[in-house]
Amino acid sequence: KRLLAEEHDLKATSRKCSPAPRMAKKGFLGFGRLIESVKATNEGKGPQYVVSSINSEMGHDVHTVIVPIADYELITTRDPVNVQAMLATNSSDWDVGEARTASWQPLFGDGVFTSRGEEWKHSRALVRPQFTKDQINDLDLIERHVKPLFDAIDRNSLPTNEDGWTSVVDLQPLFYNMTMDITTELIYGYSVHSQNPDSRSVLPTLPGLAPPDRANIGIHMDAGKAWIETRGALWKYRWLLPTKQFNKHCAAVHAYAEWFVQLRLKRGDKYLEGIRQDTGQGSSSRYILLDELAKLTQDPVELRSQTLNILTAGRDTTAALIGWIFYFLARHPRVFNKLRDDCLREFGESPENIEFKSLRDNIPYMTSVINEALRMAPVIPLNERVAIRDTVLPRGGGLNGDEPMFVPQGQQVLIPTYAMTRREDLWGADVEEFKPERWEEGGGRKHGFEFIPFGGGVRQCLGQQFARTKAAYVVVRLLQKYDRIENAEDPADAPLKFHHTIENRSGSGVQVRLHEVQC
Ligand code: HEM
Repeated sequence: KRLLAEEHDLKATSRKCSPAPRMAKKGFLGFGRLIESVKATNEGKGPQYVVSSINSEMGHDVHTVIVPIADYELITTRDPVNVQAMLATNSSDWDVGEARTASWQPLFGDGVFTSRGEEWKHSRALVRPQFTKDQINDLDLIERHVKPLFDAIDRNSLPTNEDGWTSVVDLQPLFYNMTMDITTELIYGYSVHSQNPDSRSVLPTLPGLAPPDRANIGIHMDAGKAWIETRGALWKYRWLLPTKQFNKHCAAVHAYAEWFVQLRLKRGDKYLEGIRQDTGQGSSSRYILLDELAKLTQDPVELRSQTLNILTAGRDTTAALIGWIFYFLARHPRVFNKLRDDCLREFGESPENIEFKSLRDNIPYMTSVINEALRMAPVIPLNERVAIRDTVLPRGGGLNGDEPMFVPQGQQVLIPTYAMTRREDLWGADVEEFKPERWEEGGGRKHGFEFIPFGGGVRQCLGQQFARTKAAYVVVRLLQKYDRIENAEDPADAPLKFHHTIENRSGSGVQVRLHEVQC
């Protein structure tokens, strides 16, 4: 160990690098920080823990630190210059870590989200063209699942009072069901209809394959993801976790996707026509991701893995985002009213006038609200990279943290995106306030690597536009139906709580009362 440290010192000196500040080791055998961080995550304060521990132990001006844990070290950086180097300008020296890919692969297979190196390049090249097609932003598809959302709100709250108010309803699980329904339809052509199981169409039989378990796929995905999260956090000590239950969830998730893949391979170019006949929905020219990918590869394992990768990347992230938007709107009636006025001015009161282009371009305040929700509560609050060869980060070394620092091959670097969006020196004294106006011209908005809710550089999110369109569409539709919203969390001023299983949703749900427009 000492010889290795000396070798690194020599390499650092030859590259004119200085060491970054090192945090103190904590607790029994150095496990203190791991335990503190798991505890903070369980209490809904995981992202805040990173900020408070760096600020209190190292100072507000220190943005890159070495964190010793037991017998290994992590680097954590909330410096956008370093983040840009890892994700974009020097990305060839970096890749996602094996901890991430190996944790995810048993559940979702090798796909664009879970692979590294050449395998990732292959996946990205396969999947990327799909996201440049306009048809992916299919508003009719979203609308089909917004109507059951309205029904679910009615079902989950007591009947609307005479004065037009619903009783308290938690919108968050309803958004998760809706995005599950949208995403499974977009990817496979058949929605799981978790919001309205009675609408499930009868599926054809496939010899030797049990029908897909539409009722439980969400449960298996959630349970598998929770396990992955723990496994990733424990990485070096992952063998401590039992695997029996996890294997069961993996098998169920695979079986679900496998069924549709086999159906597509059997039906060939008649797949879309088959969906139309089975469900009475869509046309033989609509966009279904599995169908498009099957034109490029017929490998069933690849089709299963790539579609599952998109399902996990797309479903929960977007639900969490829509949840956060309503979480903040419920606490900021002024923002709610302004946004509602803008939406009604552009689209009136029915879905007919909503078009993709106007949704994207004509309501700048919607973009500001979405950005501000993502700043206050990044859906992916923590990212990471590993150095695949000896390399240098442009900043973090020296007394002021403005000198380059040496990073040896194999070193993992954490990128706490939440911590970057909470830097007062970058965002101003009102950094803790939800203030969409900061995204307007002259409002101090940021477009650099200090705000990367969808990642940045070579592995930037492929579904960003789809997620923004879906979120904006659902917001418009809810604002058309409801003209007031009230925060119903008890106590009303409870601090932000984050529930983190890969994506970050509100730990206290989105408890609101809604007031329906009275005719
Ligand atoms: C609010 C919603 C979303 C957020 C916040 C989000 C965030 C992210 C982030 C941070 C990354 C980069 C990960 C990294 O750097 O390692 C990413 C990658 C990715 N996202 Fe999203 N995402 C969202 C929605 C979606 C949707 C709807 C889809 C697809 C339907 C999608 C597909 C992908 C894919 C395929 C990648 C992997 C890109 C690669 O590794 O090459 N995302 N997303």
